[in-house]
Amino acid sequence: MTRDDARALDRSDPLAAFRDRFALPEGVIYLDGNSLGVLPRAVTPALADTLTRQWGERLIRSWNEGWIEAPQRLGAKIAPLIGAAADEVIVGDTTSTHLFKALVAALRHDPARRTIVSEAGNFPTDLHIAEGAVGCVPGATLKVVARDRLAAALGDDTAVLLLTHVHYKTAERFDLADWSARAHAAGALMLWDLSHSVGAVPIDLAAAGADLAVGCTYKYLNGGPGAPAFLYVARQWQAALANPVSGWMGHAEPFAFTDGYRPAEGMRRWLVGTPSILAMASLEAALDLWNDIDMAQIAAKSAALFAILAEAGAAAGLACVSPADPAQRGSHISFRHRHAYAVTQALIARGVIGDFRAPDVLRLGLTPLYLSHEDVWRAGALLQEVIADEAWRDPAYATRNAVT
Ligand SMILES: Cc1ncc(COP(=O)(O)O)c(C=O)c1O
Ligand SMILES: Nc1c(O)cccc1C(=O)C[C@H](N)C(=O)O
Repeated sequence: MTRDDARALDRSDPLAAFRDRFALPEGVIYLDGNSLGVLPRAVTPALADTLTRQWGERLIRSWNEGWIEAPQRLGAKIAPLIGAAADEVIVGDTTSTHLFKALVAALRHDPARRTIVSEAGNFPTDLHIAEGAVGCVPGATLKVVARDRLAAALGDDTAVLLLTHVHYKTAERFDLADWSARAHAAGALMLWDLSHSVGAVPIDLAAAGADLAVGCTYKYLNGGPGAPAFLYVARQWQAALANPVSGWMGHAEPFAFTDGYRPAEGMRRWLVGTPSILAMASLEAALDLWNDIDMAQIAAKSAALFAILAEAGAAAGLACVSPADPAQRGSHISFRHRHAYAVTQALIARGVIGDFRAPDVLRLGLTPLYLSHEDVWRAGALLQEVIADEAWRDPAYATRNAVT
């Protein structure tokens, strides 16, 4: 692949026009949109309106002018991206909090089934929250096993199988329908963490028959740092499962101010407290961008961007740990290097922002909405340079930041 080849791909790119809808900083090739997505231009005026008019002028009246319905309204905007119905998704809290609610609900659902099964090396919060959830349910246990032992770990004690669709480090992707069917065959519920796949790969929860899902919105959905997360509960489970964090916003009549808790119908029962309206406003403007997007185009461009970096990595002699088959991966590419932290820092110093995942992974996010093929080609050329010149040996790249 030459720079001219990359430019030719850009000329025929059906998603090229979306780049202008993002405020990309000058002089940076941003390959970290799988951790924190770029600011969509539409967010700034939307947030300004929420601040100055809705909060500043309308004040408390704004709760009746769109704020109170924000969790359901935003849920309906995420629904098409995950193959859900509008009334199966709610937005608010964090992915970690939604995971806790869903896991405890699943553990309490059937007293004969008190085990959570999950994957060793899953994103840490999933396992930490699962630990916390079993601690809240007498007799509950957590079984964490390697990927190749997951099928065998399912049994008649399994309450729920918790998997992250796309692995945060390697980008390996589970087959949604296949693993949902395996969980069901064992009599368990299937809970997916879609944090690294929503907005990155096509998702159809309904076709997969998934029961529960959570996901974060500050990565490929560009909702902003700490943007509220989403929770999906398939319609058939909405009345049967109970939210263990029974806050007033999930009450059937929050403004009746009664002492006893009575859950709302549908997804509203999964709310806890007052949603962060400023964060909701940013996310809503970011979500509106997805109205006109064809996920098949996202998948095709992601595969093309991956191929460019895979070629550059191979030329640099790096071991790629992400699957070669696009259907079996998400939208990032990871390479193993003994000094991956220093390599990441050397790239950042050259304007290519990716990240390091301990102990030895250089991770580069491929976000088809705002990256050009030429950007990625250029990043690949710089990666080859940093490896060939051993630029990463500069002692300046050894100092570890708190966030890597
Ligand atoms: C798979 C996965 N789950 C959850 C999270 C984050 O959860 P939270 O937004 O609660 O920090 C991340 C990334 O931060 C993630 O990669
Ligand atoms: N949520 C993050 C944060 O608050 C600080 C730094 C990074 C993050 C991330 O999102 C990490 C990300 N989930 C990952 O896959 O590594």
